[in-house]
Amino acid sequence: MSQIDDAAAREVERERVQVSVVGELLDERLADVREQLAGVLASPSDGAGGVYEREVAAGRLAGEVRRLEGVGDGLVFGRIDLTDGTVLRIGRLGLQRDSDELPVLVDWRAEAARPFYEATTVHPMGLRRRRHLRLAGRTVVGVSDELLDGSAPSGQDVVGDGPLAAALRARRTGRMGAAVATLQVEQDAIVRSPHRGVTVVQGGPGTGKTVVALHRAAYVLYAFPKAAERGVLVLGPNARFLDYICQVLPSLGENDVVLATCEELAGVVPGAVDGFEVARLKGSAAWADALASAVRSRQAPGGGFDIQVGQEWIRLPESAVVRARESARAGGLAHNRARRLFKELLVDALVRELARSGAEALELIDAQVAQLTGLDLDRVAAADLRRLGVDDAPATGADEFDADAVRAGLLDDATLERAVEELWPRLTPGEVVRGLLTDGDAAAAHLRQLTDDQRALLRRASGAFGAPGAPGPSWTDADVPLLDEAASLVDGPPERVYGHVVVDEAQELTFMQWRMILRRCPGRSMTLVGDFAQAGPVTAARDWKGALGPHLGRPFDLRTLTVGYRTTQEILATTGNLLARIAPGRPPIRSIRRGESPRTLASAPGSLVTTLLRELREQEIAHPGELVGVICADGRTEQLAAAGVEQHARLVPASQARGLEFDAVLVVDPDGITAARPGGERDLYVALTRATKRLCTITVPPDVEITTRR
Ligand SMILES: Nc1ncnc2c1ncn2[C@@H]1O[C@H](COP(=O)(O)OP(=O)(O)OP(=O)(O)O)[C@@H](O)[C@H]1O
Repeated sequence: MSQIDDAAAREVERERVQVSVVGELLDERLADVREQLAGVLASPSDGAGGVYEREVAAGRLAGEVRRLEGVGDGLVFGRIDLTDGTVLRIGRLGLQRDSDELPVLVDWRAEAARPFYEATTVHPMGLRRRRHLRLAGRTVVGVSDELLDGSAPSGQDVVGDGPLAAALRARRTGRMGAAVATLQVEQDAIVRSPHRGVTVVQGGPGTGKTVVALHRAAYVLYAFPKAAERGVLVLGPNARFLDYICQVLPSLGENDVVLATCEELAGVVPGAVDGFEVARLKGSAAWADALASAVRSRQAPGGGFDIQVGQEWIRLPESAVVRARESARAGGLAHNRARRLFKELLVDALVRELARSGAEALELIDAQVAQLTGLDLDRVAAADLRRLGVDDAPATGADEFDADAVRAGLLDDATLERAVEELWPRLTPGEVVRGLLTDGDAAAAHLRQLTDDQRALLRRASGAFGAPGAPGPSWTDADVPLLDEAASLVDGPPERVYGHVVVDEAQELTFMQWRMILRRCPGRSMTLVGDFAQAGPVTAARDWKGALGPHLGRPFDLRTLTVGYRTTQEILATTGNLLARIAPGRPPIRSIRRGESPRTLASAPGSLVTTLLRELREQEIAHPGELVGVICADGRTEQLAAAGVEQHARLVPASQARGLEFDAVLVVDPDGITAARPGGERDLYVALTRATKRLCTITVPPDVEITTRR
């Protein structure tokens, strides 16, 4: 063993001892919290209040158990040695003994851990040494040091290959792991940013936007208690992507972040997917106005109001109905809630009308009696009262009218309720959206910003939604934000809102999706990450200003990541021309990975499956255990699945490849991917940038002599 290996082994051994102390403390904490939880669950509770308190306490403790259990591997990953001799160990969570001054483990998000991420030889931030620890389970298996203060390495420093290189060498597992040990300076600056408004993170494929977004979510929970109280939401484009990232936050000790797609957020399970043209139209701003206008059109649209009260017919003039409607709307309540107010205002107007017409009728009777008998009934009644010793002015017929009782009676009156239902019906979000999709006149009246052709494209047969009341109307994915908008108009804003919202692949969102997300983030504290060069065909905006401008009304903090950690330099070089076409003027990113040159195979259409399967088998033999992705045009997935491709690789339709990552990728029929959807070159760019090691493209040239280049 060389001297260097000796020194490394000694240091690994030393760290093992220290890390086992940290592990023991974690186990103690875990045992302690589990015991507290068992105690709470076993304790008796008095009354509803007691049960509630017990449940809250048990929920909190169970969350703490999950948090402590979740960190598992890689609990400690760093150590900093300050020039004054202080040593701090950095980990996925913080641990401290009451008796000690310094923490046994510093949470990576704490201010004290900042130099671990930000110190450089130019700005050492008081550090002498930064040490990375590599753990297998809880056992330290490697250390690697960087000296930052210019001092020469001593026998206790193990200066070698950095941890980032090791992290990048690791095989892909199909699930993203935390990069907390190796966050790079430009990434850390965003994760730790004190900015509480909207931060947008852009950057080419593999620059760590998802990594930054997820670590930012964990940082917000730690550093911004107010936002944490309301919770953090991470929004991803589809279930496949959420599955890919679902382990990252639990491994950072955060189990309470909500991961969702737009469909999950709205609580709608779509039964179909719209074509991109229809989806784009349904995502457009025209719908915000149209839905609002459709709902308003159901609010006392016009005319007076006739109602039978007892034996009498009362007519409220149009002006009274309009006054009630405008007052009900002025409260800013959603339609179904404002309906109650409208009804009360209408009843008030009716009561006034009844009082007025009652008084008029009595005056008429008085006048007729006076004419026939010469008697003034009011005077006679007053004289009678004076004789009885009652001095006050006599009650008139109008004063005898008990307005409160009449009002209460009317509010409960079934006839009146039916009449109000005609004027201001209770609505469901589904019927509002369905109306605009199936009724041509309603579409023409409210979707005024669209052309006739566009409206025709959206038109659905009313039968598409099944019989009224039948289960599961066939909503599409693009209907979801419309239903959510309609729900906010008829029932009010969503009950569940969040203190901070993280959106990944944010370039994909339509105008209507932005609205549904912003409804859930009243504080406008958000981290949005994406890349417009990777935008799909439904995206109408071309940049962040275009996407966010109409919604935010305030500036946002725009950050750009420039270093690629996924795709090799060799693969990126082959996408240069494509990038220049889809994002002119965009500088290509610089990757820190090097690897093999990408290969291209050509196949006749009839032998594509055979070529693909042969290539997959060869790769399996040459690189066993690697994660391989086969990406093809959406329309081709069925054919490839039937051929058994999924026994060798993950089969991914190009439309769902955004954000994913594999060791090796086979892109099948790139021209087919380009032709499948508008902006298909962006889909192809996404497909070509998913591999960390090897890329092979299988082209299917039509009617040309097939040559195979290796
Ligand atoms: N600091 C880091 N340390 C270790 N690995 C990193 C780091 N930053 C990024 N990576 C790795 O690089 C790969 C790409 O990261 P990520 O998926 O976050 O990129 P992205 O910008 O979101 O890509 P895309 O635009 O394709 O969605 C992932 O495997 C991720 O773990």
